[in-house]
Amino acid sequence: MSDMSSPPVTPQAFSADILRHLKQSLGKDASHAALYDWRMALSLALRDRVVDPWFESTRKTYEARGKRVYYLSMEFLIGRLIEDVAVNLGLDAVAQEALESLGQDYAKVVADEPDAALGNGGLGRLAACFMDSLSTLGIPAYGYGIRYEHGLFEQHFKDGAQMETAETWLAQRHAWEFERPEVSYPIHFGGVLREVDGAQVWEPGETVMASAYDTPVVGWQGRWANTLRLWAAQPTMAFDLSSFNRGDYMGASAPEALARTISRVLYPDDTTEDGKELRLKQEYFFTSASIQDLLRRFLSEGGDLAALADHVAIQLNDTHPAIAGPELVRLLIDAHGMEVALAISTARACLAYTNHTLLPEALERWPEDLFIRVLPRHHRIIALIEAAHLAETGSHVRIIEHGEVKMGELAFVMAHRVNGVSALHSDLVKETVFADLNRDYPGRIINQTNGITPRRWLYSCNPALRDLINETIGTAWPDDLQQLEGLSTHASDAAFLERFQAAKDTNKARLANWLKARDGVVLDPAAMFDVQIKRIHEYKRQLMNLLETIALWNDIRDTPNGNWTPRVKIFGGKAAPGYVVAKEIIHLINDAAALINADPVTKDLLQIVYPENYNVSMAEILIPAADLSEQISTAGKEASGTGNMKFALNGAPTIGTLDGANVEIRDCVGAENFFLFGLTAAEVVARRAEPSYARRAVEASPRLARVLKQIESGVFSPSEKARYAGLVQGLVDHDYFLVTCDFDSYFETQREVDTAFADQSAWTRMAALNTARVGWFSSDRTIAGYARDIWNAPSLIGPRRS
Ligand SMILES: CCc1ccc([C@H](C)CC(=O)N[C@@H]2O[C@H](CO)[C@@H](O)[C@H](O)[C@H]2O)cc1
Repeated sequence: MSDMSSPPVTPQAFSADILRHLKQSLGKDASHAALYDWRMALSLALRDRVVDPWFESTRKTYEARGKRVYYLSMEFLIGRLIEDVAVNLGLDAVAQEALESLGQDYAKVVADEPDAALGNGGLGRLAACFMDSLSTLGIPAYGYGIRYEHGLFEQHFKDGAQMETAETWLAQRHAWEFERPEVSYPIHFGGVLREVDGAQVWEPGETVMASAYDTPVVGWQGRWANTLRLWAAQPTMAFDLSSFNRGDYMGASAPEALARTISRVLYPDDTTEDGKELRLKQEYFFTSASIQDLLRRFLSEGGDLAALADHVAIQLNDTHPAIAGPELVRLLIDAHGMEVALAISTARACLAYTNHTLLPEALERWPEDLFIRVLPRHHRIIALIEAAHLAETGSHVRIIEHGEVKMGELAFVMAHRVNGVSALHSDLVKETVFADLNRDYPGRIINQTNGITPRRWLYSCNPALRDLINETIGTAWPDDLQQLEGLSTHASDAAFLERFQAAKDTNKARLANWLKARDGVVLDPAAMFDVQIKRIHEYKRQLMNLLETIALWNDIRDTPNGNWTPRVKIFGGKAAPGYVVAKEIIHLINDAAALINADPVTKDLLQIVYPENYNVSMAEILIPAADLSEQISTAGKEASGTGNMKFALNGAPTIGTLDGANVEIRDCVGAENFFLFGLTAAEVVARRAEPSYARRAVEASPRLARVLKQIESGVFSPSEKARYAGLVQGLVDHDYFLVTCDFDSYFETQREVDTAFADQSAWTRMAALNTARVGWFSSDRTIAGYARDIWNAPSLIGPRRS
């Protein structure tokens, strides 16, 4: 299977390509090559084969003079690319054979590639999955973001507590990008506004250059390739020689250091906007460069700006690029002389906004004075936009209010479509955060339930299951995932189930070997691998998972000879560095693990494992090995979740609440193949209104009360008895995320899981039906929805090839 009908590549030919790059690009011969050299040579040999489809796609897009999609995101959580590109080019087997024929260990070479961790979590990974689907569907698109020098921090545990160190993915050359020094734009900040014959002229105080780095994104079967364009900040003046000559060496390199600060590091918060000036500058930096770039491209094709929306669809990945509205209006007015009202309506016709969270602390609101200081012209334009909005609708919703610029309201008013990311979330967006604007602009809010790319999250990360699926239903499913439904008919076939379980066991053994080699941790592959991997946050309720684990530990100790199902509780996830409670939860999990894993009575029945530095590559090893998927957020809080989809696709049934996309997953797989527990979103709101609901829940649950007493009294922190007293007190007094109220239901449902898991064939059938019935959660379906309902962007490649 290779791209664009070129002759199939043989392992011999591909080995020659690798050796050519080893020599010509790395200046090494095989006998002296290091792991880095082999990894680079393999990457470059693969990259060579992306360039033709890339050029072809660009040429076809120009010819079509159609619509381009621009996906603006502060985050692209890409992970590694070697396997992804090899699989999409249909060269994964060839590359493996070629490297092995050169005496190299393919898995070792692939694992040498650093993750491109240019994101925090769900939002960033969704953007990466969307880029894969846009190319697979042949929809002309650009992803625009920031080329951070340092991605998401590296997590280390010191005595069980999270420590952060700077991530250094660019310490070595990044094989997949092409530098574009000729593509660079001035980005202005600060300064003053001058009235010049009635027009406002912005005299900026500071300017940096944004220069482009392009990474081709090839789709399935190499039929199309789009561009991910990431911006890096460069100084307008590289080096101040006069300062240097005066011996002021620091002064000499200050301009460079200052400018580069803007694209230096990813902000590690994924729910709390921290209102830092640098964050606002980062948001404006990449958004302005992207808007300038797409306008230049449009005008270079002779476009008429009044018809911009016929050729340009801009998707805002949350509010982080919401300044795109005022920036486009600014350029249409100030640079192209368009009339204000027309500029606003033209911009709105191009723009759409996706909301990814209801958490009030995550909705960006910039202090007005800071905003005026950094973006004085945009502040004025937002006032114009607000005036037009109030005049048109008679609404009372302001964008600038109480000394704050509300980016959610700005994004909403400047978008022709607003979407949530799951059916429940989109309803809650209409009923809560944007209830008033939903009344002002009926029909503007729609839903597009998230999805995941099956290339990375099944075909590539789970070869054992992939091969079984190929043999059972053929090989067309990777870009037509609902074909997996065909597996359902085999879900009662013992031979099929045996092979399905064998694939799971292969992945569990692979994980056990990986953890043994990396952390010296020994897992019992016969135990149930119960996995919760995601950012640490109180609403995701890792704490409730741990409380259930301790309660189980107590029960096993009380009745050691009981009929217990051996379990391994696997946690993975980072806490934002400033998120104190989340870091306490990490510390408690590790402290509990230390005591429980050493308990001679229970150690063969219960184990807690928390590998450091969870990232995309670790997810690709953990998810195929999971037996149980933990999706236990407080109902109404997880906008969608996408990990939930990945686990179900890889044959791990879910224990979860009716939250986010869990609701739709349960509808697809069937209630009998989903372990549901807990309060619904409406019940959560009702319970929270009751007085001391948490205290009463604890009083009603002796099992929970016992666990909280143990934690509070220092059982898991003998060296610092009161270490978790505050955490427990907070739970009993506040418990905003109703851990106490859902605990008993969660505990009982976990016992149902134990019983179900003990019946191997019934469990495997349930697992197989999960895989068979979640084809709808492909990001190809999601992107097809955006293209149909928001962008009106046709595919430029014909129907898929079987
Ligand atoms: C300003 C700081 C900040 C940074 C990132 C965010 C993101 C919106 C948080 C995020 O990743 N949200 C997740 O988005 C996923 C993709 O839609 C959803 O599946 C998750 O439910 C949602 O939590 C909020 C606030």
